[in-house]
Amino acid sequence: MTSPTLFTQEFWNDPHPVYAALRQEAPVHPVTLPNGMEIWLVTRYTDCKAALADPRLSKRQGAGDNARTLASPVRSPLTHHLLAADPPDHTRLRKLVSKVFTARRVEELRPRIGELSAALIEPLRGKDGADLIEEYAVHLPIQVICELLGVPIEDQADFRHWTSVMVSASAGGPGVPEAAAAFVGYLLGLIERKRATPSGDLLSALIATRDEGDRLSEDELTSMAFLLLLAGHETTVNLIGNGMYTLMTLPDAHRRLREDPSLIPAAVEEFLRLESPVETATSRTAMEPVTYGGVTIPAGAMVAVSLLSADRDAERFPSPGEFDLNRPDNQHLAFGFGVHYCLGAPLARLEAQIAFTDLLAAFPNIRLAVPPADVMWRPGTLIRGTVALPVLLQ
Ligand code: HEM
Repeated sequence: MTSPTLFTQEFWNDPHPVYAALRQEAPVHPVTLPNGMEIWLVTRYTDCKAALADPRLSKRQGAGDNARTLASPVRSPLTHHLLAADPPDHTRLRKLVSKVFTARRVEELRPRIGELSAALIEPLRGKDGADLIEEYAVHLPIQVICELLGVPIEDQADFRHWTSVMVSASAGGPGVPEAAAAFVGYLLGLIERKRATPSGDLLSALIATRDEGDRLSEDELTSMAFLLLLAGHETTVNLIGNGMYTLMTLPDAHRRLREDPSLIPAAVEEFLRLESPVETATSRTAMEPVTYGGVTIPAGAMVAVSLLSADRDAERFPSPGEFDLNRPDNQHLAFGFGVHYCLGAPLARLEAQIAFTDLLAAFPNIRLAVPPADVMWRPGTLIRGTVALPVLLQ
């Protein structure tokens, strides 16, 4: 490990100074993750962008960061997805779902997302305080992705538990094989039920694609459902949470957005850049030696790209720690880059824009109920988000 300050609770609470030191020290660092995995961490914007688009870095071998801990009956149905595939398999899989997530198709969901957001805000109106994560931010993305996929919302307690165990695996958390096995059993049951009674949702459409030809295998079907359900809700919750946290520490920006909601889309891009909900992109494997910034990563090594670090690189973003609504050319890497660029980016942006608009309109005085430094952040290298976000609403 390069620095003793990595991967402690202090680091999770404020990783930015550590990343700044790492960027300064060297472009790439070999580190040991809390789960024991050895990985080369890329920290500077230019190198991160190059690595994300580098065809010499394969996704196939990594097959998801949890894969190595799973037995094969569980591994196979969870790891044949977009983030564990290289072209041409990746291209084929992505084509099957890309139409549903275009900006135009997603825009059609605006009224429904607005209804869901309004229904979540209603019970908060009379309250003095709330945990914004548990009482709002978690629910909007989860309800949207459940409706899109055709997953019963009543089952959310189960799959939220399984996914949260699985995404905190990088912090060395326990229970991954059990959670993965339960998730696979759930998905197989759901697919069986939908096969018997299809409806107009995405999962039914994917099942039909699977059954009509050879464009999708059974493992690819369950893996796709798994990835969409996981990526659809573990990320956007933290864009809403991290964004509200940032805003509540910046009274001037808070006021400007309240007075002029047309600034919200630009604010969402700054929230994405400043506190990227995906801290580190999913791991890749070097298929041959690769050199970034003069440092050579050997063939066979695992590579992690720190999106959070890249987006605070002063070489790319002047005054990188500052929230700037007029930042020109805000090409942050929060949604990744290259062929694996986030499929759900238009949906995440729309959900976040609706969430910030509605929350600021309903609660103009919303503020943190604790000092900012007392807010605890989740451990783990994949997801950056607060454990809870206690706020005063009135
Ligand atoms: C603020 C919210 C979100 C953020 C920050 C985010 C971030 C990312 C990032 C960084 C990647 C690339 C990972 C890599 O290259 O290793 C990615 C890929 C992906 N995201 Fe998102 N995501 C968000 C929301 C969503 C939503 C709502 C969906 C739901 C449909 C989604 C579905 C996906 C999928 C399927 C991929 C894999 C794409 C591929 O490999 O071709 N994401 N996301």
